[in-house]
Amino acid sequence: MSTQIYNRVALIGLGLIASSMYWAIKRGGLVGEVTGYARSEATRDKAREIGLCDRVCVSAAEAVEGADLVVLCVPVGAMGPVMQEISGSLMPGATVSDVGSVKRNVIEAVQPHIPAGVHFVPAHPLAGTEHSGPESGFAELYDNRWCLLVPVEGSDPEAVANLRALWEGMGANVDEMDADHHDLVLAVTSHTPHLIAYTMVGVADDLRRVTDSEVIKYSAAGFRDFTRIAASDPTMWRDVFLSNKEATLEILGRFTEELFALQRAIRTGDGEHLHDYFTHTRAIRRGIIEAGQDTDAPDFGRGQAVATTSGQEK
Ligand SMILES: NC(=O)C1=CN([C@@H]2O[C@H](COP(=O)(O)OP(=O)(O)OC[C@H]3O[C@@H](n4cnc5c(N)ncnc54)[C@H](O)[C@@H]3O)[C@@H](O)[C@H]2O)C=CC1
Ligand SMILES: O=C(O)C(=O)Cc1ccc(O)cc1
Repeated sequence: MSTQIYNRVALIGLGLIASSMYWAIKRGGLVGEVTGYARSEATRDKAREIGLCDRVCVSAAEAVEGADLVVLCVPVGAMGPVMQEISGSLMPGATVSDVGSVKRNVIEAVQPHIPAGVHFVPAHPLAGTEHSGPESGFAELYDNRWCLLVPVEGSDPEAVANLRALWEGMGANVDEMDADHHDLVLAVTSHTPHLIAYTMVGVADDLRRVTDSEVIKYSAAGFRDFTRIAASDPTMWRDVFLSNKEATLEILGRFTEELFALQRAIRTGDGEHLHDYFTHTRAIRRGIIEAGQDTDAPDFGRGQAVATTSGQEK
């Protein structure tokens, strides 16, 4: 039998992440009532049509009224303004959380608007797809994926424990991490790989030639996966890079250094360098598998590593 963790949860922004939360919450019977708010009328209408949320509200203020948990599910650049909009309508003792892909910047934008007596526990589910919008969600998205909680200084332990229980109830494995470390880890494992995928697809002369041509028909899994990743929501990813600027630039700097070294090895015919490098990276992948860390999620739900070009692992 499932246990109800909150009486009322408000989801602000009804896209992939919020809709998946709703279906997972319903599956687990984890919450009494889930209210939802989306800024566009078309999204609210679509949500009502597909039965997304127990009550779809016409304002964020109405959605958060009486909610013990409010989850901000908007692009990271919109978190601060949305928080400002709802701050006067929050119930005393309520918890505000978010699902943003970047943490330090979101904390800086949101925390100043958290009223006294309201808790703030930032979070980030490491699960997603390239799809967006209210119809893209599904109950299983978080099953066996990680959700990182990033408590701020002085976060109330009970508020953290309740949020942990909710994410676990939705199927996720929960861990806690400091915001700066989170942003660096995600720059390596998610943000920079996305930028590389965007670039690889952009390198092709023009998108129509890529998608229409035999490039796709004969392409290996790696390139097909690049095109899938590069189809991810432009607003979301613009905001991710602008918000995680420092960590992404740090990783990109290292990436380009390594790339130049490989480029030089190719130009000078330095096969030993190439072979040593690829042997090292293969050992890393094998180490991950042997350590049992490839729970189908080291690449956060992609199923195939971004760097896999053969589509097979021998
Ligand atoms: N898509 C993914 O794979 C993952 C996304 N995230 C994070 O979750 C958050 C939501 O992402 P998705 O659900 O994928 O996006 P989505 O594009 O599917 O949904 C975002 C929703 O926010 C609304 N919205 C946009 N700007 C707004 C504003 N200024 N005010 C009010 N509402 C606004 C949109 O209309 C839409 O309903 C983002 O912060 C993203 O970084 C976290 C993990 C995975
Ligand atoms: O990063 C990936 O590889 C994904 O496919 C899904 C994803 C996207 C954004 C996140 O913040 C977390 C997970």
